Amino acid sequence: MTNTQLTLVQIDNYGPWTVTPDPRREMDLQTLQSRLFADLAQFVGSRDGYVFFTRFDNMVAVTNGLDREDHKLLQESIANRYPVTLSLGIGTDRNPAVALERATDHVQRAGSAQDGDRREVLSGDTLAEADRSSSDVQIAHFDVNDATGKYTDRLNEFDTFIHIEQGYASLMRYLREEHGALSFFVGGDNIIAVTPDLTTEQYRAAIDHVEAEADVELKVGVGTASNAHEAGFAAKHALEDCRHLGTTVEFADASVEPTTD
Ligand SMILES: Nc1nc2c(ncn2[C@@H]2O[C@H](COP(=O)(O)OP(=O)(O)OP(=O)(O)O)[C@@H](O)[C@H]2O)c(=O)[nH]1
Repeated sequence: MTNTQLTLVQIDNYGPWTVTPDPRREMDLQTLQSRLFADLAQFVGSRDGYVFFTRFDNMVAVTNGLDREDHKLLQESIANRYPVTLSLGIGTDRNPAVALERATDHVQRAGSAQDGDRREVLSGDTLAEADRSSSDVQIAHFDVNDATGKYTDRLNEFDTFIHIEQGYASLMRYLREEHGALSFFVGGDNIIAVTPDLTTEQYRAAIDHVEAEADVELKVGVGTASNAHEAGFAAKHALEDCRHLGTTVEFADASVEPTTD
C-alpha cells in the first residue's frame, strides 16, 4: 500500500535576506538557489529519495527511507555551508497532498516564512521503522510525445517552453484536484508525479484531459517501490516500454496495478 513521506523544505527568512542591507544581484541569488537544490538532490538522492525545486525558496522532497537524524544532518550541513538555514516539516499519508498538508502545517505552526526568530524548525514524524517495509511510493514519470520533432526542432525555445508549460499546468491541476497527486516539472519535457495508487484508466483520463485542454500529448510510465528512487527508476523503464509498444500508459513489472475500489 502506498504511504508517502514528504518533507517541506523552506529557506528561513529568505525574502528579507534577499534585500538586506540592499537588494542582492539576481544572478547571485540564482546561483545560491540552484546550488542549494543541487546539494539537496545529492543528499536526498544518495538516500534514495527525490527532491523537487518547485519555487526554490520552498522545495518538496519524497523522503521515504530518511529518518529524523538524516533530516537533522541535512540542516546542519546546509547551515555550515550557506548564508541561509532550512526549516523542515515532515508528513506522511497514503495521499501525497494530505502528506504535504501535514508537513506544511508543522512549519507554519512554528512561525512565518519571514519571521527572523524562526530558524531550523524540524517537526513532524517520519514513517515508523515498522511501517517502512510495508509503505510504498508510487511515481509516475510523464513525457511529451515527440517533443523534439514537434517543438524543439521547429519552434524557438520560448514558444516550445509555452507548450510544455501549458501541458504541465493542465496535468498538475488535474492530478492534484482529482487524486491528490503532486506533479513536478523536472526539465526538458518531463514531469514526475508522486501519486496515490492509481489505475491505468485513471492515468489515461489524465492524459486525455491534458490533450483536450492544452493540446499536448503525453505518455507515462508508473513504478511502485519502497523509496522514490526505486519507484522512479521502474517508472523510467515503464516509459521505455511505452516507447517500444507505442502505448500511453505502462506499469513497471514489479508494480502491482491496483483495482479500483
Ligand atoms: N529530467 C529528465 N529529463 C529527461 C529524461 N529523459 C529525457 N529528458 C529530457 O527530455 C528531452 C526530450 O527527450 P525525449 O523525451 O527522449 O524526446 P522526445 O522527442 O519527446 O521523444 P519521445 O519521448 O520518444 O516521444 C531531453 O532533451 C531531455 O531534456 C529523464 O529521464 N529525466
